[in-house]
Amino acid sequence: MIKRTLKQVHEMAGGLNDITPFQSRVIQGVTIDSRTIKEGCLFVPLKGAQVDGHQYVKQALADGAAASFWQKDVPNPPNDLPLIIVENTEKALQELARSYRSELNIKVVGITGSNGKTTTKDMTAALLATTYKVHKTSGNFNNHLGLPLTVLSIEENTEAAVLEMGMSSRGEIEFLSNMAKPDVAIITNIGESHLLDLGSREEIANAKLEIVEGLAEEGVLIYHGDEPLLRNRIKRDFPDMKVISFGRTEQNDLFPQLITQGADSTTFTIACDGTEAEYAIPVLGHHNVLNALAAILAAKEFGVDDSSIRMGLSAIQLTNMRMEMVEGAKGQKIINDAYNASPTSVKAAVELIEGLSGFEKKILVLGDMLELGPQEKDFHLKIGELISSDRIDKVFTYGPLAEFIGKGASEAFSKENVRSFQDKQKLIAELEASTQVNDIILVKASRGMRLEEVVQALQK
Ligand SMILES: CC(=O)N[C@H]1[C@@H](OP(=O)(O)OP(=O)(O)OC[C@H]2O[C@@H](n3ccc(=O)[nH]c3=O)[C@H](O)[C@@H]2O)O[C@H](CO)[C@@H](O)[C@@H]1O[C@H](C)C(=O)N[C@@H](C)C(=O)N[C@H](CCC(=O)N[C@@H](CCC[C@@H](N)C(=O)O)C(=O)O)C(=O)O
Ligand SMILES: Nc1ncnc2c1ncn2[C@@H]1O[C@H](COP(=O)(O)OP(=O)(O)OP(=O)(O)O)[C@@H](O)[C@H]1O
Ligand SMILES: C[C@@H](N)C(=O)N[C@H](C)C(=O)O
Repeated sequence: MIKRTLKQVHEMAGGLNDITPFQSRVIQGVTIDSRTIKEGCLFVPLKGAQVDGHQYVKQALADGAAASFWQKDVPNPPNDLPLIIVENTEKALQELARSYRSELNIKVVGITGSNGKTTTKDMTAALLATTYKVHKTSGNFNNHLGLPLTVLSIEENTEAAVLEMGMSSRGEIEFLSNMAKPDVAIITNIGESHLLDLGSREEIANAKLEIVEGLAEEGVLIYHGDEPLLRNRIKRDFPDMKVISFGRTEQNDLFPQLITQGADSTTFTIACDGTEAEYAIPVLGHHNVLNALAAILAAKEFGVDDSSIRMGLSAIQLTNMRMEMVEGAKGQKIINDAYNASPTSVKAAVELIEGLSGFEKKILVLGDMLELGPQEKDFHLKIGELISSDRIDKVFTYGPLAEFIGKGASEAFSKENVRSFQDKQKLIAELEASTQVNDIILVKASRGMRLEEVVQALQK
C-alpha cells in the first residue's frame, strides 16, 4: 500500500493549504471509511448519499489516522490537525491513485466486459501468482472509488496487478483505464448489462472498448472474438493494435476444442504447438472456460510457462456467489450464482445445469434481471422460452420481471412445475418443502434482488 510523506501526498493530490508543520509525517494506506481506520493511514472523507464523511475526520485522526483530506467547500476545518485541503476529496483520491500508479514499476492487466470481469480477474491473478508477486482487485471494487482504492493498496514490491474496471455509462472505462494504465487489457464479452443506460449492445461495446484509451504503447488487447461488435470495431478503428482473440469458434486465436463438464470441475482441450493440451478448472460452466482462455492469454503475455498455467488453473478460487456450489440443510446441491444476472449470464447458467446429470430433480430459481431498459419483459420471456422441460424439472421465479420467465416457460412446462413468487419467504418455504437430498438448485438474479438470502435460508 501507498507509503508517502504528507508533503508528497500534498503534491500528488493537489493540496491547497500550507502543511509545513506536518509535511514530514508519513501516511501508510488509505481509507474512505472512518470505521476501518488503521494506524497511520490517510482518511478521505466523501460526501455520500446518507452522510458527509467530513463529520468523522476528527474521530478518524483520534483513532490513529495520520492525516485526512478536507474538501475546500466544507466549512470549519478543524485547526492544528494534519489536514490536506483539496478542491474535491473524491477527485483528490483519484489523483493520488493515478500518481501512485505512475510511480509503481509493475505490469498491469485491466479487465472489463459485461460478464465475467471478477471471475476472469480471479483466474488471471491465480495464473500470474505462480510466477509473480500479484495484487488483484478485492471483491468487486471496480468503479471510480473502488479502482483508486485498489491501486492505493498495491504494495511497492508488487510485480503485477490485475485490476477490474466496471461501468454503467460512457466515459467511465476510459477514466479508469487512464488511471490504471494497463499493459494488457481484457474485454470478456458484450452482454446486455447496463442497456438501460447505454441503449444498445453497440453502445455497450463502444463503452468497453474505451479500455484501449489507457492501454500502454506496446499494450495488448485480449477480446472475445465471437462478438462481431468487438471484432468489426477493432478491425476498423484499431488496425495497428496488437490484439488476441478468444472464443468458442475457430476464428479465434485461442478456442476450446473439447469441453467436458464435470459435477465440480470443467476440463477443456486447446490446440497448442501442433498438439492438443488438456486443462482443468475447479469451476463450472462453459462460460468459465472462456474466462480461463482470456486468463491464459494474459498469463502467456507475461511469460508464464505452460506447467505454471496448468497449476494456476487447478488452484483457482472464485469470488463468492459466482457458480458457488454449496449444500442445503437436506444435503441438496445448490449453485449460488446470485451475485448478478443478465440474459447472457442466465443463459450460461441454465446451459450449465441443463448439461448436468445424476440428480433427482434439477430446479431453477431465477429472479429479476435489472437495468435492461425498455425490452426488459421480452428479455425475461425469452429466457423462459429457452428453458428445456426435458432437462429442467421445476422453474421458480422471484420478482415482477422474473414472472415473465415463468410465462415464457409455461409453454413447455406443466402448470405445477412453474411457480412465480413475489414474496421471498413463501419462495423459501416452497423450496424447503419440495426439494430433497438428490436435487440440484440453481439460484440466480441481479444483485438488487439479493437472492443469496434464499440460499442462506436453505442452508439452515
Ligand atoms: C461513497 C461511498 O463510500 N459509498 C459507499 C457508501 O454508500 P453511501 O453513499 O450511502 O455512503 P454514506 O452516505 O453512508 O457515507 C458517506 C461516506 O462517509 C463514510 N462514512 C460513513 C459512516 C461512518 O461512520 N464513517 C464514514 O467514514 C462512508 O464510508 C462514505 O465514504 O456505503 C455503502 C454501504 O457500505 C457502499 O456500498 C458505498 O460504496 C459505493 C457503492 C462504492 O462505489 N464503493 C466502491 C468502493 C466500490 O467499488 N464498490 C463495489 C461495487 C462497485 C459497483 O457497483 N460496480 C458496478 C459497475 C460500476 C458502476 C459505476 N457507475 C458506479 O456508480 O458504481 C458493477 O456492476 O460492478 C462493491 O462494493 O463491491
Ligand atoms: N463469460 C461469461 N459469460 C456469461 N456469463 C458469465 C461469464 N463469466 C461469468 N458469468 C456469469 O456472470 C455473473 C457475474 O460474474 P462475474 O462477477 O465474474 O462478472 P462481473 O462482470 O464482474 O459482474 P458485475 O458486472 O455484475 O460485477 C455470474 O453469474 C457468472 O456466472
Ligand atoms: C451496481 C450495478 N452495476 C449493478 O450491478 N446493477 C445490477 C443490475 C443490480 O444492481 O442488480
